[in-house]
Amino acid sequence: MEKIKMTTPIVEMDGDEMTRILWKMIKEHLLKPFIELNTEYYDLGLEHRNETNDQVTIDSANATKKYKVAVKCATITPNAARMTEYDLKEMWKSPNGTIRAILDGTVFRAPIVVKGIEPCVKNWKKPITIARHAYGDVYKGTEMKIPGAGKVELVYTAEDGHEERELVHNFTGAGIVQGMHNVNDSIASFARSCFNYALDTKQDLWFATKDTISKKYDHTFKDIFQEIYDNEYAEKFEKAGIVYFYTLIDDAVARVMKSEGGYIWACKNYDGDVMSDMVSSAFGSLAMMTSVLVSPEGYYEYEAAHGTVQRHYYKHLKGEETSTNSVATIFAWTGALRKRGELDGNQELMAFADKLEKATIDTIEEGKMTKDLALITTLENPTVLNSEEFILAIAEKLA
Ligand SMILES: NC(=O)C1=CN([C@@H]2O[C@H](COP(=O)(O)OP(=O)(O)OC[C@H]3O[C@@H](n4cnc5c(N)ncnc54)[C@H](OP(=O)(O)O)[C@@H]3O)[C@@H](O)[C@H]2O)C=CC1
Ligand SMILES: O=C(O)CCC(=O)C(=O)O
Ligand SMILES: [Mn+2]
Repeated sequence: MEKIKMTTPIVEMDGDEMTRILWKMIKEHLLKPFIELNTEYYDLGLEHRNETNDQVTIDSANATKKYKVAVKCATITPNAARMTEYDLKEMWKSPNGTIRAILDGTVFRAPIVVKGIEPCVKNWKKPITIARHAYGDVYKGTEMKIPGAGKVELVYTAEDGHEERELVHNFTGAGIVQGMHNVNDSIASFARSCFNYALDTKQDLWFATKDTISKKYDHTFKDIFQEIYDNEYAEKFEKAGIVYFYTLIDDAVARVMKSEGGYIWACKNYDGDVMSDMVSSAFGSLAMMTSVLVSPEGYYEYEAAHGTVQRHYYKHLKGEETSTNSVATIFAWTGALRKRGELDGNQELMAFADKLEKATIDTIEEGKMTKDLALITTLENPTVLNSEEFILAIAEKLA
């Protein structure tokens, strides 16, 4: 069989721990036998980030601007424990935060639905897509530990030197403080990508913040969404028979649990981070969710929504067998290959992406799956496969 050729590279961002192991297996068994894989490789593994003073992360994001399509493996965001574990020069920032800040845009996360894996929220009949703002807030925050009594203020210095001040807190003892920001242009592009995605997929759009408490910060999100909706989308939504609906975040959470799904839930950055894990695990597993960053300039970065599965990796290091689910990482590759095919007019590559997704879903629906799914499947007598066996079972269907 002749291998599929690629004219333009995909930016390949390798990562850490168990997902790095899966990454290699996916390339070896599911991609390279069928495609002359053309990637520009960036090693975002923590050791290499440390060696390059994190320059490799910035380089990979800039390469995504050049080639437009990237696929990213999950990466460790270091905390104090990782500083010792990896003997790091610095507690490097989240690569995701860095890349998303450079590319801007919205992260769309949707559950991968298969027969035999039912949502544990019994009224959820259709997928819920999370649209997560990818820029700013706590992910681009500045923090301080306040050692003792003193005053903390927010100071804005305009270009003409004029100053505005707001008291944050008069500390009487030690404490903590955080400053975060967003920019209207990014919020507006977040809003437009959500409205466009709702029209493309003919689904209602929900958006929620805490504007009653955060009267300037969150209220600005609400106002920008509303203004853009009224001026640019209201008529189109009416014609398409879909609805834009704003409510408070706590009300949204309650309604989501009672809903039957089938809509897009636009979330601020942090809400989207945590709610996408809730939605994916309630639909079956953290590893059954796709994730793509879509930037206003037309850059696409595909990834899994979950992390590096550290616990499984430590077992793997001890020589124990793991049963780590590679579906989201496989779908990150298929998403990137399909988009590459679409941009390059490469039908074969697009068809391969479809075929690999189908092979993955068929494998599970035939009862062959990793442990996370086997524990919850409604299929009788599932075969529990280890990390590699599952990938090999998919490969058999591609041959
Ligand atoms: N996009 C990214 O790059 C992200 C990176 N991270 C990083 O990942 C590291 C680990 O984070 P952690 O909080 O453990 O989150 P993970 O998402 O990596 O894992 C949490 C738990 O979820 C289950 N799980 C997740 N993915 C899978 C899978 N593919 N197959 C089977 N089970 C799965 C496992 O449960 P069980 O152990 O019960 O089997 C696992 O222990 C951290 O260093 C963090 O910084 C975190 C989130 C996103
Ligand atoms: O970058 C990180 O540390 C976390 C990212 C994350 O949790 C996510 O993308 O959902
Ligand atoms: Mn997350």
